[in-house]
Amino acid sequence: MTTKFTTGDILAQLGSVLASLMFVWAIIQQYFPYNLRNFIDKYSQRFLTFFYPYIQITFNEFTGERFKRSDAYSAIETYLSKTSSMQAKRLKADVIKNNTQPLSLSMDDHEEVSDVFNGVKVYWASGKNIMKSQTFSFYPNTDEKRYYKLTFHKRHREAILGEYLTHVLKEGREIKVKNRLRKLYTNNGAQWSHVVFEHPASFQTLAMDPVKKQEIIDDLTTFSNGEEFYNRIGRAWKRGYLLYGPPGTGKSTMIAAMANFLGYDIYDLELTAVKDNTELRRLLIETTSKSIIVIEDIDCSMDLTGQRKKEVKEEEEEKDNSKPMKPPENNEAKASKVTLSGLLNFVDGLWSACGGDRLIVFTTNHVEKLDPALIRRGRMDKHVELAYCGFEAFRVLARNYLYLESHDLFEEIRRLLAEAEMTPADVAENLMPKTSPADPESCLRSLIGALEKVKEEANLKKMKMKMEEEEAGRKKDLAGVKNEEIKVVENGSNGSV
Ligand SMILES: Nc1ncnc2c1ncn2[C@@H]1O[C@H](COP(=O)(O)OP(=O)(O)OP(=O)(O)O)[C@@H](O)[C@H]1O
Ligand SMILES: [Mg+2]
Repeated sequence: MTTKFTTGDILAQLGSVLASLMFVWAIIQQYFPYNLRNFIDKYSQRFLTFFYPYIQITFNEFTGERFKRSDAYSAIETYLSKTSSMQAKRLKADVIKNNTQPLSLSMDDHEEVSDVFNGVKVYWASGKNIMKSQTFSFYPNTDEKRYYKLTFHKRHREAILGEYLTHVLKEGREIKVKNRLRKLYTNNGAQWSHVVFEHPASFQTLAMDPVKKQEIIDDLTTFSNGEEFYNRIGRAWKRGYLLYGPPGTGKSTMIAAMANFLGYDIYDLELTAVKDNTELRRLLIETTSKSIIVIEDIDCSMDLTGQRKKEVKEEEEEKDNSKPMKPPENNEAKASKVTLSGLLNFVDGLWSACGGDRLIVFTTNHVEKLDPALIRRGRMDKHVELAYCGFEAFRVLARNYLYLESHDLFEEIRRLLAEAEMTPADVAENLMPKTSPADPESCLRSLIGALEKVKEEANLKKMKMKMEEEEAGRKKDLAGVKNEEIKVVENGSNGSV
């Protein structure tokens, strides 16, 4: 008797065999997934490395602490972004609100790119492990663990593990600092709060003498690249800037330009809101490296001229028992203020103990009012005067505001700027186009008018002062004559008695 199998029967048999195999596989997966995988992994890896001349290094996104992203992973991600945007076919994009670059690109999962370093070719692949959650849920909660895998030939082991990886991490971190959203911190008492720092100022748009400007740019560049130098000479990696000059000469604008140039955050320290020296110290310790700590109008923030003398005086007063005691609240209010010595400690005491590069910038309209101890070199290393607008500074503003490199009226403006004192803020206001499209000539004429007015007012002021001096001199002479007369009369009357 022959049994006839129809196609349906065969398919049914195959189906049941397949179903049984799947069932067995499911059981294996359910009960022995880890051991089995481990076993296969272990022996296949041993087998492979025997013939395979390449070395692989994995950099996981998360290491150790569960929610802490690995610094190396993100540095590699940033380092590879340029190569990825040119080589990878699938990219991931993220928006970064940055002036120079609107998007951050990185290669998508399971992409591979190559990189060449000193003639050695290496391969970077991105991947992810998916760990299924053990708990049952209608919304499967998968845990994705991303990584980068670096592959290179074993004969380059030394160069890649040393020089190349140092280069990748360093460059990645540097690009990250440049691209990151920078922050502007302000203190409310002893607490820093921050907003995104988005000031468009740059050294290019800053109107000042070009030689002075270049000097500052060079100084900042040397400072920011000077980690090794500062270590070698045994100095803390800090630099103090004192910016002084009349209101509207660009001190605050320069700080913004410095932050943009270096890619640093800004800590705008409001000294009057700080209760005492301890609070000041706490605020300082909380600042991060690659930042500029700013104290604006330092002369208005505290009594920096007489603070020391006053303290001495107070001590003397306390010793003098004959004098009545001050009311306690008054003493308390005085004690709860930052003192000059507290600020000096802030600048060079604890300040030096904080790692990383930091700039500290003081601004003032009255440099002569500051205690020399506060601004001596070593504390405030660089003193920068921001002065009234000169011709070179005007040219920067004319270029920025009116796209003008030269004009027939420039010579007249040059002459007037030498005679009249006008701040860059006022010059800029006059150059601001009032019509659309801009009419450069009318802006320049408006500036000339304003400069002539300033010059006239200054002349009038000078004349008035001169007249007042003359009047005062005359009065003095008259008073002298009268005194003489009185003496004569007195002598006369004495004689007559
Ligand atoms: N040197 C400059 N270059 C370009 N713009 C300037 C310059 N100086 C001033 N300005 C313009 O004038 C405005 C005021 O300048 P800024 O706030 O920097 O002056 P400041 O010196 O900090 O004044 P203050 O002493 O009152 O704080 C700025 O918004 C800027 O547009
Ligand atoms: Mg200012």
